[in-house]
Amino acid sequence: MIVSVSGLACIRGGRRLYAGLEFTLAAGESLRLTGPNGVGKSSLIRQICGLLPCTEGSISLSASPALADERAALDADRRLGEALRFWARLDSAPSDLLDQAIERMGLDALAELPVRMLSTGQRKRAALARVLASGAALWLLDEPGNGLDDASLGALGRAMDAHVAGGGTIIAASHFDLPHSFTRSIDLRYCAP
Ligand SMILES: Nc1ncnc2c1ncn2[C@@H]1O[C@H](COP(=O)(O)OP(=O)(O)OP(=O)(O)O)[C@@H](O)[C@H]1O
Repeated sequence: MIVSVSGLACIRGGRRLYAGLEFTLAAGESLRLTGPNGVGKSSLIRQICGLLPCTEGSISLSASPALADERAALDADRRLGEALRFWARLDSAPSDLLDQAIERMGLDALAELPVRMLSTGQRKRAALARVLASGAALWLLDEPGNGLDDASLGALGRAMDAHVAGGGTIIAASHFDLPHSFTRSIDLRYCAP
């Protein structure tokens, strides 16, 4: 099992968002999180990667996660290629993975541009390339399609398909359909306490 969530609750700002959440994900599975604004999709993703505490219930991971959320998490002053290489080195990922990620996300022509000059969609593609290049088995994607044009959405879908086909695992929160056939789906509306 790559992810195992048991009896999980989340309290934010004194409000209980969800409780008694239970699911497991194996290698090669992908889970879509849905539900209205504020239901707790981002909070759950942040709990899974350890950025928010679990005060009730438990999460156990048997693979390292890589996160792409609304922050690019790339040094704004570095050129894009360098900023991505910085993370790939930290992740000890093979360099061909980074080249492949840059190509997959259509970023070759932007590699020399400082990160601060990227457009919204380009920044999102860069954050996704960081995850693709990490070599992490578990991808945590918070609204990965936001800001992407049709071609980039297609590229994202193909990258997700390939990750799952290769035994990777994905948890993605998305308000709209992504071009990937998720194996599982949870609507957090129905997990409210
Ligand atoms: N730092 C915080 N302190 C207190 N409450 C917070 C904090 N961050 C988020 N919240 C609240 O937690 C709730 C869940 O937020 P979260 O971002 O997880 O929802 P979401 O389902 O991802 O929403 P969206 O669809 O808008 O992205 C919201 O009501 C939000 O106001």
